[in-house]
Amino acid sequence: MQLTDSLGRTINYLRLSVTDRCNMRCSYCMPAEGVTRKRHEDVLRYEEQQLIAETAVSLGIEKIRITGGEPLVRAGIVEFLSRLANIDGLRHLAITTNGLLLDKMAVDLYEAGVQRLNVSLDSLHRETFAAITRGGDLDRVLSGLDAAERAGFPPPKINMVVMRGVNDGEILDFAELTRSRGNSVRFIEYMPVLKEDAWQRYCISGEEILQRITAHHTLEHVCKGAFAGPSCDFRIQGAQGTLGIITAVSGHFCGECNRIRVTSTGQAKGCLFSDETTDLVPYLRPPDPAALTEVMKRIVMAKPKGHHITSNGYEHKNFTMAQIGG
Ligand SMILES: Nc1nc2c(ncn2[C@@H]2O[C@H](COP(=O)(O)OP(=O)(O)OP(=O)(O)O)[C@@H](O)[C@H]2O)c(=O)[nH]1
Ligand SMILES: C[S@@+](CC[C@H](N)C(=O)[O-])C[C@H]1O[C@@H](n2cnc3c(N)ncnc32)[C@H](O)[C@@H]1O
Ligand code: SF4
Ligand code: SF4
Repeated sequence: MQLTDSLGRTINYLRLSVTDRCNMRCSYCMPAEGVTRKRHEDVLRYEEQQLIAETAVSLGIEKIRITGGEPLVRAGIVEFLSRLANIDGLRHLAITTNGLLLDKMAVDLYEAGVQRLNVSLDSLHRETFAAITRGGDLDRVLSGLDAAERAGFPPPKINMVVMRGVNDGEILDFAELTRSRGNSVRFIEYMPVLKEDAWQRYCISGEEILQRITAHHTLEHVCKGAFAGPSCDFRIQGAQGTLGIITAVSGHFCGECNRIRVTSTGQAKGCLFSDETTDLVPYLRPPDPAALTEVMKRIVMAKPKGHHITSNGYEHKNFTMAQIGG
């Protein structure tokens, strides 16, 4: 079955957030004090999230990305993932993680049936990494990347949020990782989420990032697969990994958007930046699969055309990416 929205876009990808808690405090994602903790009873139980996943797959979703907060901090995550991996019709199960717990968990995740990992990593310098993440340990993330490959995963994709004056001096070092380590690296435009003054000062457009790389390397364009995300991909000749640019702010990938989102408290969103949410809890407590199916179809049909962020004068609600899952 093919799931299509009112604009004819194929919707085949669900981003399911399992927690808004995190063992890091990245400055671009959440305030220093963290996010207000959701009450335990407000966070969906795994059985409820599994019903959402099964319903989505029955409607035509073929890829699920588990996100958070940090998905690997939630107790019982490995067993949950192995149940998801067994859903008939689900072709891709992936996780986006900060990598801190991968050295301990990579083997279990692989055995549970997770196919791919995306790992956030914004600096290769210990001090800069600790400053951006407010205390994160770079060495643990790097050993997590190694552990993932030892466990059998393909080299994880690395996500770098590029911020002017913070880590933009490392763009070429990250590009080099596609040759030296063989990982694919995606450079992400900084998105304004927290209500902070002059957020534009951090923004570097995908175009500028690309120019800085092409000043040193000849890049070849790489074709996207059917379940590709918003990244536009290139390769330095001979490199095993690709280079991707995620123009989350300046770009126009909304026309090809293929996804919906559900937060850890069961709020479904047709668009990352939309203020519209649909509460799925009434269809889960008690579970009503038929009504859940109908409401999820409606969310897809009501999916907005795109976001309205521009670097000038965009007014946004104060939200943290950790609450939505990126
Ligand atoms: N604007 C926008 N940004 C997105 C969207 N999906 C993911 N991102 C951002 O892209 C970056 C990378 O996200 P990931 O969790 O690795 O997901 P992905 O890029 O879809 O991953 P793949 O499935 O491997 O292509 C993060 O900063 C996300 O917040 C989207 O639909 N819209
Ligand atoms: C919210 S995190 C959740 C998963 C996991 N904790 C991690 O960091 O990978 C998902 C993605 O959102 C990205 N992200 C968070 N805040 C962002 C922002 N302000 N601009 C761009 N990307 C952001 C992160 O870099 C990460 O790749
Ligand atoms: S980006 Fe990920 S690791 Fe960093 S604070 Fe947000 S949820 Fe946590
Ligand atoms: S901003 Fe909204 S419409 Fe655009 S790609 Fe992201 S989720 Fe899709």
